[in-house]
Amino acid sequence: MDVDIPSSPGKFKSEKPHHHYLRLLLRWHYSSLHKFLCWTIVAAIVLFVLFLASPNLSSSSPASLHSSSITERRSLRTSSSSPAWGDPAWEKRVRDSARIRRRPFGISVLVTGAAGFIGSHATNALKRRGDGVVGLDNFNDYYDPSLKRARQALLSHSGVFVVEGDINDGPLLRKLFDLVAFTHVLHLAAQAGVRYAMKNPGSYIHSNVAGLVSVLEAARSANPQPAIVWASSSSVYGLNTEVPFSESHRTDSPASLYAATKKAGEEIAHVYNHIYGLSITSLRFFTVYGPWGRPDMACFFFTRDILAGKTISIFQGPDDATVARDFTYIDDIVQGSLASLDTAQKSTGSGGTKQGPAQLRVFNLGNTSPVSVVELVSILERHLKVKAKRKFVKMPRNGDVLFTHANVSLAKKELGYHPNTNLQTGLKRFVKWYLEYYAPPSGSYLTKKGRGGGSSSS
Ligand SMILES: O=C(O)[C@H]1O[C@H](OP(=O)(O)OP(=O)(O)OC[C@H]2O[C@@H](n3ccc(=O)[nH]c3=O)[C@H](O)[C@@H]2O)[C@H](O)[C@@H](O)[C@@H]1O
Repeated sequence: MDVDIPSSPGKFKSEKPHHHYLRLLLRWHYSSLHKFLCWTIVAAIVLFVLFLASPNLSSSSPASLHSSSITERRSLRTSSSSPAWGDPAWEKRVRDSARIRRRPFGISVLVTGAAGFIGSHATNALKRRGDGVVGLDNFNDYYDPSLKRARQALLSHSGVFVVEGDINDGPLLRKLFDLVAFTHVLHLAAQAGVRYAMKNPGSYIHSNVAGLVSVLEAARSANPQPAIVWASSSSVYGLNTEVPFSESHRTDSPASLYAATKKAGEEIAHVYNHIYGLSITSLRFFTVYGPWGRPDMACFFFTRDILAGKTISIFQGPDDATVARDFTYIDDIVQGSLASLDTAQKSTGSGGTKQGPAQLRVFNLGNTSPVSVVELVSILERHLKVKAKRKFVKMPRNGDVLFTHANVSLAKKELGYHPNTNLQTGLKRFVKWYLEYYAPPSGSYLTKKGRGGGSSSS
């Protein structure tokens, strides 16, 4: 319709009645157009404000687009109960968790693998003595993740935030170091287990080699650089026959890929200490057991299978030789790990450049009294009050070694490390936890009680 828009409404007053409908039409048309324009402007302003407020869209540089897509991916992976990383609420939780309450000597620690067995105990101990502590864990399904979630729930109850993320995620690590000037990193995240390396070799390279490098890269670039304490393993002694194993013994004949990746880790630690001045302590843990232990370890699955009436396989060496381990109780390991943090000197690097020589240490953390697997089973039988169905089998060629035995005199001298829990006592506590956590609803111990069941002994 071709209609002139009046210059003023008064022009229509003198017009004839048959033009009435035309006037109404024009008036309606005029007011709708006006409303339409107003709403368009309002909508445009709202969209513009939302655009400016969005952190991921505020810049169109490739870097910001990259971080935007990483944030989106992280949001998808993060459980709905915790905010996505990068959110102000997430940042606040990280800062709150890192707050030191023990002045003036408190430290602030990033614990990787915090929802793991050793990680959860160490994290809890740090928090309880007033240190700042932030956890990091990817909650993978190497073993039942609900056990990791239960440990996380306990830590959360004590005020520790466990960030859900991977040690190979460089931007996430940088973000954590941007938010908190961590004085220490307790790096316990790893692909554990000796025998599983034959099934999934790639996961050992991913976590124990690439993951370690990722953590060390973030640490050397951080300002200030933290001191690093990390989990190596007794398995680095491999086919060594000198006993007890001492830090000065050769470790160049590993028997499993797991051991080889831990040995590689110790060499990588040397490089980062040498080039960047990172203070690094490698702890060789000896078959750690206790409450909240790992389901892939003998003490755990022997207990489960004995209760279920299943036959357990006890490995034997050539000529029926006894297989033995220097089983070490979790509380002793936690004491040694915290003493390592407390005695670690500062890194000397700054902005990624070494300023002087830095501390580099290796310690055995064991129990110093090996016990045969046969005896382990006998102790479990006594605590469980159930007779095990045993089967002796020739040790498969799976990466296991015949025995381990720690000499801990160096850790005693430098860390004041004193393991004081024997296997009898330690297994009693483990069994108590196991029975509380895995309640027997109808005679079976195989049904889990639920998240957060049981209690931590650390
Ligand atoms: O000290 C270490 O460095 C290592 O200790 C444990 O490895 P492992 O000593 O093999 O511990 P368990 O899986 O608990 O095995 C304990 C003993 O039981 C034996 N075993 C295991 C399984 C089985 O079916 N039968 C059996 O007799 C093993 O040969 C071993 O002597 C951990 O799983 C590793 O992650 C850790 O690094």
